[in-house]
Amino acid sequence: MKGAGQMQNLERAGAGRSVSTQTGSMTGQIPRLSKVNLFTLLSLWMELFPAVEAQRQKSQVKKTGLVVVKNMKIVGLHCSSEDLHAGKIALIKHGSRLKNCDLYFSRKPCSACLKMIVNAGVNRISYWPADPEISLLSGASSSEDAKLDAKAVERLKSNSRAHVCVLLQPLVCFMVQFVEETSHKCDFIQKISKTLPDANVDFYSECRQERVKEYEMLFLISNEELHKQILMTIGLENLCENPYFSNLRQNMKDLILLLAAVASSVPNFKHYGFYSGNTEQINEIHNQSLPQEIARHCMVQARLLAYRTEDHKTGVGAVIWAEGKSRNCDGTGAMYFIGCGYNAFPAGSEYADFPNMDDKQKDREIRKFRYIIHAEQNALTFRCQEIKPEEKSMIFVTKCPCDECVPLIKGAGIKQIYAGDVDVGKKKADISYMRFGELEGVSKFTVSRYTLFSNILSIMLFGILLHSLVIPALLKSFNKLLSLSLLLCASICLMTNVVFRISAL
Ligand SMILES: Nc1ccn([C@H]2C[C@H](O)[C@@H](COP(=O)(O)OP(=O)(O)OP(=O)(O)O)O2)c(=O)n1
Repeated sequence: MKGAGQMQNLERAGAGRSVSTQTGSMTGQIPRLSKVNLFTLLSLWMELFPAVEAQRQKSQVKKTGLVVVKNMKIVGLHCSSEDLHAGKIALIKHGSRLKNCDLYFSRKPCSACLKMIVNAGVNRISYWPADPEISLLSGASSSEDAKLDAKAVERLKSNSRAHVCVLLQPLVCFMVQFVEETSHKCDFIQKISKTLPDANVDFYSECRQERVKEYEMLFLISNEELHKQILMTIGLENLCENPYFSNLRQNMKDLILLLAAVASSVPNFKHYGFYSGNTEQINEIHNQSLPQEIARHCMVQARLLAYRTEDHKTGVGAVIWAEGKSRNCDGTGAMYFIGCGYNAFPAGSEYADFPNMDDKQKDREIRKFRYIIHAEQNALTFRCQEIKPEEKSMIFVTKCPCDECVPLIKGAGIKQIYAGDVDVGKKKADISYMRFGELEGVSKFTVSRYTLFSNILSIMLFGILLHSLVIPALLKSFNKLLSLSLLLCASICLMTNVVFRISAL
């Protein structure tokens, strides 16, 4: 996430309103995402966690994302499963540790979940003000139940200590433009654009447009009257009058635009994905690497976190997940959240405690590099779970891990790194990225093109060779039955390999 180009635009557009340009090398403050909006966006994004189980028939219960926050730090990222709502999962996973936590839901939770989380002593429950978990938009026969549930939720809300509310905040000036511009320029898009033969193809903008449509359908009720009716039913009549109603919809639309921009910066584009560059390891790692959709999902979480950076120029986000030995109750399957962070000055420091200058500043003493805690360092420091050596743990970082962080990641026992690699091998004045390339014992996955066709071609050539040379020879020397069974085995192996490689995409 680079701010320089964007800052020029901001200054042009906003006549330097929120921008201070103190020196030639410091481009000024970049717009920052509030914590509340970050948690809200992550809850929406968790609703979109790739399905790990077959979806049953269309249900009245909508999939819901949830972010659990303790002392303003994320301690859980969840989404509902086929059997359990998000609130119930929070209860199973956190139990009495939910006391004094803030919970951010992508839909207003149902009464069954609310009564339990209120009982656990949570501090605040924030939800996205659209269709609730028990959908009010589905068929007439079930809508009576949904309305009854909404009433029960209101009764629980008015009699509980926890504050059940909508915590959306308007984005700061130029935040959406900033996110769009920096997403367009981010490592992953740059990497793909460089390898495309047609430099004019703006696949990022096309992808963003599609995502905007998709997310508006999911998270916004297009018919304003219907939206008002739902707000009335879920106890938000205060938001139904203008200008509050139009402001609310504008805030919701802005957050959806932001989410679409960030999601498109880690695109599902043709044969590109997170692959290991080491060809010798491909087969071994292939079995262990995450499905592409899940890897992309976690990287988008890291990209969202990067917009909380305190670095005036470069935002970096990191998130650590692990894969348990067996599936758990979460909609995330065997995956569970360990920790997350972004680059910032030491916790508790005040504005202007530390320098913000980069390596273009001649005086080395007043540069930022000795003071900033890197995204990976914050994710490791404030993790809420231990990293178990027997489990597969993985870190997703929006930028290449620097030489300071590579040994930390390895030492912490993290098994896989998914990262941007635009800076690999670079040695800058105060920070260098030399060790990532040489790192051994940790699998590295960066965006590259999957060469499916050459792989299939080589398997086919092998198959043809087997059929034309080996099998006739065998036919001569052994009995026919044995040869035919060998032929069958070879064909099955060939087919399985092809199917496996296609499904890995
Ligand atoms: N894996 C990484 C890599 C970097 N950072 C942080 C530390 C610094 O806050 C910032 C440094 O980024 P750059 O190396 O891009 O340096 P500059 O910000 O000076 O940018 P430039 O590339 O123009 O030199 O990013 C991080 O948190 N995690």
